Formats: sequence, C-alpha cells, structure tokens
Amino acid sequence: MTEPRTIRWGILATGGIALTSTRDLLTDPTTRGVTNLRHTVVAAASSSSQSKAESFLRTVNAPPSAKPYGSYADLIADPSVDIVYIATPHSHHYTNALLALRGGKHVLCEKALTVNAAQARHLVETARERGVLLMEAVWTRYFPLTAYVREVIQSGRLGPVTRVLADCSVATEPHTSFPDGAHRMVNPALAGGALLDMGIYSLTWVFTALWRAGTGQTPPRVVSAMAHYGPTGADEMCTVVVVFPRAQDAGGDAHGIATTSMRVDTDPGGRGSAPSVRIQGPKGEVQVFPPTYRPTKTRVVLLDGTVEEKDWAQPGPGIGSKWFNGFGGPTNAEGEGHGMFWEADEAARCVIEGRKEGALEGWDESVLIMEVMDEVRKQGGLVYPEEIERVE
Ligand SMILES: NC(=O)C1=CN([C@@H]2O[C@H](COP(=O)(O)OP(=O)(O)OC[C@H]3O[C@@H](n4cnc5c(N)ncnc54)[C@H](OP(=O)(O)O)[C@@H]3O)[C@@H](O)[C@H]2O)C=CC1
Ligand SMILES: O=C1OC[C@@H](O)[C@H](O)[C@H]1O
Repeated sequence: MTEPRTIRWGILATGGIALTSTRDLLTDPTTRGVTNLRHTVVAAASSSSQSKAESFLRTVNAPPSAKPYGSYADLIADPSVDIVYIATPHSHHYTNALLALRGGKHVLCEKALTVNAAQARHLVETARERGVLLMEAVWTRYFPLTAYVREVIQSGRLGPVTRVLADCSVATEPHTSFPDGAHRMVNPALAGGALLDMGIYSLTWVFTALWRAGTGQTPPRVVSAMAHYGPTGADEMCTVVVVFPRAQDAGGDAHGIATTSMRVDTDPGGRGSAPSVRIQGPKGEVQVFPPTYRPTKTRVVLLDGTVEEKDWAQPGPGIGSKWFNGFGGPTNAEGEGHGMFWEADEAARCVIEGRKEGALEGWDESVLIMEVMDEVRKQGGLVYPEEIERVE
C-alpha cells in the first residue's frame, strides 16, 4: 500500500472561520474513511501580530513545529507551505489570493471568492498562468449529502428539474448585533452584506441543481430585489430569480429562486422542521433541511407516494463546539466534526493529482455565480468602495 501523501497547509488570517476550519483540517482523515491523504498545518499568519498567530496555532493544537507569522507575505514566502487557506473578509480575498497565487502557492479561498466577477476572472487567469490550484471554499458542495442530492437529480427520479427554491437566512438582528456597523456582516468596506455572505449558499443550491447536475448550460437571466441595512448601506435582504433557458423537449425553462436575509430566519429556533431547499421536477422533489450551509437531513418525496428520509450527521471526532463566527451560529454535536474537512480533502486531492480546479465547482461556475451576484448588486444599487472593487 502506498503511504498517504501529507499536504502542508498555511493558514492566512486567524479569525472565526480560520479556527473552525483548521480544527476540522487537523482531524484524522481516516475517521471519515479517507486513507490516501493527510493534512498538516505548517504555518499561520496574522496581519495584526505574530503573537496572534502563535495563540491561534496553540488554540487549534497545531504541531509544535508550525511557524507563526506576523504578515501574510511571510507566510506566502515560506517554502514549506503547499497550499494557503484564505480566511479574511470578502474585501480582502482578491488581494490575498493574488499574493498567494503569484507566490506559486495553491489556494483554497473562503466564499465569496471575490467582490466581483472581474476580480474572480483575474484570479483564474493568474492560477492558470502559474499552474496552481484555485478553489472557492463553498464547503457545502463537498458534503456526502450534496453528492447524494446530485445523484437523485441525475438519476431522473424527479424528471427534469424545473424549479429550485433555496433560502439561507440568519436573523442576526443587525441593529443590536452590529451597532457600530464595523462588523464584516454589515460593513461595506469589508464587502459585507447578506448576498455575498449567505445568499451565495442559496445560489449554490440553485446552481448545483440547474447548472452542474442540470441539463441547461446556457447562463441564466437574473431578476432581483434587495433591501438595504440603513446605517451602513450593506444589503440585509435579497430575493433573486434566475431563469435558466432550456429547450421545451428538455423540460422548458427552469427557475431558481434564491433568498437570503439577516432580518428573518430560515429556521427560527433551529428546529429543522421545514426544508430550506426544494429541488422540484414533474415527478417530485428532493428537500434539504436547514441550516442551508450545513444540512444534515434530506427527504425525497415523489408523486408515486415514495418518501425517503436520510440523516447525514458529520463524522467525528469533533469538539462539539459553538461555531465561532462572531454572532453565534450552529453548534455541532459532541463527537461530530463541523464538516469543513470535505472541501480540504478535495483541495488536497487536486494538489496530489495536479488538478487546478475543484471537481464540484470549477472556475467557470465560481465566475458565473460572481456574475449573477454582480447583476443582483446592479439591480439593487449595492455599490462597494472603489478600493475593494478594483482589478489590478
Ligand atoms: N464557510 C463558512 O461556513 C464560513 C465562512 N466564512 C467566510 O470566512 C471569511 C472570514 O469570516 P470570519 O472568520 O467570520 O471573519 P472574522 O472577522 O472572524 O475573521 C477575519 C480575519 O481576517 C483578518 N483580517 C485581515 N484584514 C482584516 C480587516 N480589514 N478587517 C477584519 N479582519 C481582517 C483578521 O485576521 P488576522 O488579524 O489574523 O489577520 C480577522 O481575524 C469570510 O469570507 C466569510 O464569508 C465565515 C463564516 C462561516
Ligand atoms: O458562511 C457562512 O455561513 C453561515 C453564516 O452564519 C455566516 O455568516 C457565513 O459567513
């Protein structure tokens, strides 16, 4: 048997999701049946101070040899780093990813990939030129649950998917949670707002059903409505209709309705009683239950009376922690992992196999989703500061 290859990660930024993700990354892959690769963390960098990076490495229980850096550039210059995980606010993804790609590093970058499609296209060109991996960290795409949903769609059991309803909303009470407007969720200088932060998950489900697994490959038309958060002008609620043109004999046009909000909740009280995603065809539907970004339950309901429910607990061992995202968030049960290791496994496989894009969200799709979000922002009058919209 060949020895598993160890992928050496550098963690760029030390905030909430960096902590959650790195803990998952350091979970033994054999606990989820993955035997051909391993992950290790060889360095972490904080733009604030080296001591913050040191404390981060201690908190996640990284190997004692892992190096703490007080600047992102130093992390990129470290030859022992194979791949960089970027966990900064949306506003910074483009410049951070550009730095890493130009430094010859593979990149797994948090969602949304960039602020706009032009920046995403530039990152793709750079990754192509440098011959390195660029992957958007939309973790939900890589869950076994999501693979199952794709199989249900591709099996034809629903007939041609005709409509997708997907909501990803977290009632964060912006006025009390973020009173000074500085938090990344509502701060335009950090490209904050519901669309780029959570709407991307609703769009991910729409695209999973109608783009990757679907039959139509013509980019969709977009119609949208947006509400703004008064004090800062960030978007706090968005409703997006995407129409995928499709020939009549392939089922006719398909509609995706993607919603997101910081004012109301997909699942008030976290009871998980109603689906947050419904993928519908003439013969029935597949339902995905909230939270939309980390679902653990599906149900297939067909016109012929079939009802199939499945539970998809994340494998452990996990620390049963409250998800640390600055304003609360879901808790994974004691013994359960969070689920961010699936995307890390795919990124590692890309590095090992020499693939430059993830298997479940290629460059074309990341760019297309950014184009859809550009159009939503245009229709909703959401403009970010020029400094963070710029392309070099
Ligand atoms: N996949 C998922 O489930 C989730 C993904 N996310 C995504 O992760 C990214 C980061 O979110 P999150 O971790 O919650 O954010 P945090 O605010 O908790 O952390 C962001 C980190 O980025 C660094 N940073 C660099 N420049 C700035 C700046 N100007 N302002 C603020 N921070 C800065 C800081 O680290 P340092 O000081 O060390 O440099 C900071 O700690 C976003 O893209 C978000 O969409 C967030 C939550 C969940
Ligand atoms: O990625 C995310 O998923 C869940 C949300 O609560 C969080 O704000 C977001 O960044």
